[in-house]
Amino acid sequence: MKKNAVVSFKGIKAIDAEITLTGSKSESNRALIIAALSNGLVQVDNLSDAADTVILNGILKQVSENTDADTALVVNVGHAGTAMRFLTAYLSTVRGTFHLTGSGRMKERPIRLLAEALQKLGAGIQYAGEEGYPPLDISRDFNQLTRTVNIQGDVSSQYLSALLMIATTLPQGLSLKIDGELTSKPYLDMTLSMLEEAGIAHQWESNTIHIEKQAFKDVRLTVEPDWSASSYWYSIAALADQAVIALPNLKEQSLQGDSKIQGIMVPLGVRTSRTPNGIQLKSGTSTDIKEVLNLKDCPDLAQTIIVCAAAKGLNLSFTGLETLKIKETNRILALQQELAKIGVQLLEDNEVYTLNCKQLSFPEKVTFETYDDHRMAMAFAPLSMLIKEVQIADYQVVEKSYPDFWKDLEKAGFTVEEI
Ligand SMILES: O=C(O)C1=C[C@@H](OP(=O)(O)O)[C@@H](O)[C@H](O)C1
Ligand SMILES: C=C(OP(=O)(O)O)C(=O)O
Repeated sequence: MKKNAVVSFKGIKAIDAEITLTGSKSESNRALIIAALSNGLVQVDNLSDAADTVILNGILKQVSENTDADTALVVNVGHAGTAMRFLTAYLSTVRGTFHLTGSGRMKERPIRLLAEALQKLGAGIQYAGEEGYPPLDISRDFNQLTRTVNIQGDVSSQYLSALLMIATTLPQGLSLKIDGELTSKPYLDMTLSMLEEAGIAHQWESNTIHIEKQAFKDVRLTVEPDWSASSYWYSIAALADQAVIALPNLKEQSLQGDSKIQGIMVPLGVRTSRTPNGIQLKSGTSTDIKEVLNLKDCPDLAQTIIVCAAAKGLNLSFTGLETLKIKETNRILALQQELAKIGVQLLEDNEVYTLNCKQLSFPEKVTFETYDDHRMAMAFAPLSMLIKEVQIADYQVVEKSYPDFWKDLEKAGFTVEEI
């Protein structure tokens, strides 16, 4: 049952809190696939509590315990994009027959580029529903037909990560040629770094990444806290009159591209400093931003930054938002609809998106819809510092990446009441 929550912040807008964030879901989901491919040689510490990680972990256990290779094992990833993409590649190479499915929205999120690349390599993948989209039927025969495949780089980096993780288990290895622009590149770098930590070397020459057949190392991978989750605390600090927020264990230099939030939030008034055991955010004064912010490398920060800037009345412009339309929801449309409730427009002109905050006004009471998208809930919740009564629809959506989000808000002085 979907339930709403009323979120409010009473008293002066001063925050002094220490928040321990869960592990990165991106690092966790790579670590799980790498551990499964290594047959137990690679082990993982500090796995995320994110539902997307719990789901993937459960499916991998189910697959490893499956002894009936002829009956299709039905696996359902729900809303987890990384699980869908990584499993499409992983299940193609393991023994067994699978029906890989997901939520209603997952069936609208394209998978053709990955499925075609795997088919060219020799995987037995077929569409079980609409062409180009999940669900997929994956059969057990994988006879490698070629070592080299091309893939378009501007739709989702997850396709490339999925292929690169299985590369070393393929008899001929893999040469992955990236066509056109590459979106979300830090996620690809994260995949290659984690593979390297697990003993798998690569060569990146011009637009091609080569991985040979190699053995995994006996190693423990430690997942860092989630930088995407930290972004909501940056937004809270930016909207507070005074804030000191400690985030233990976060490293300034991270595998996660979303650590870019540190620099992006400086003009919005948030300073980051290193502490003996992590980082600390402090609110200060905002400065002018004249340049257009390109978020191609960190699409998961887009909602946080756009909503925070809108609430501060900053008419900022953004590029690199194209992939937002194929995520948990069409995030552009969702932002436009919800920002309209505070009088702000997000206008598009030739792939440049600009906030128009001329009519910004905070009503006494507003309900923000979340469209099955955890990041809509978490990006809009900080507005409860500026609006007397904020309702977040279907507030449990946060479970996808940050299940303790509401508990953590309460720790910082917010009240969260299910209605
Ligand atoms: O590889 C990953 O862990 C992710 C890559 C990004 O997706 P795209 O590559 O589709 O932009 C990001 O939005 C997603 O939340 C996680
Ligand atoms: C886009 C996201 O996740 P995924 O693509 O893995 O579903 C996200 O967490 O914002």
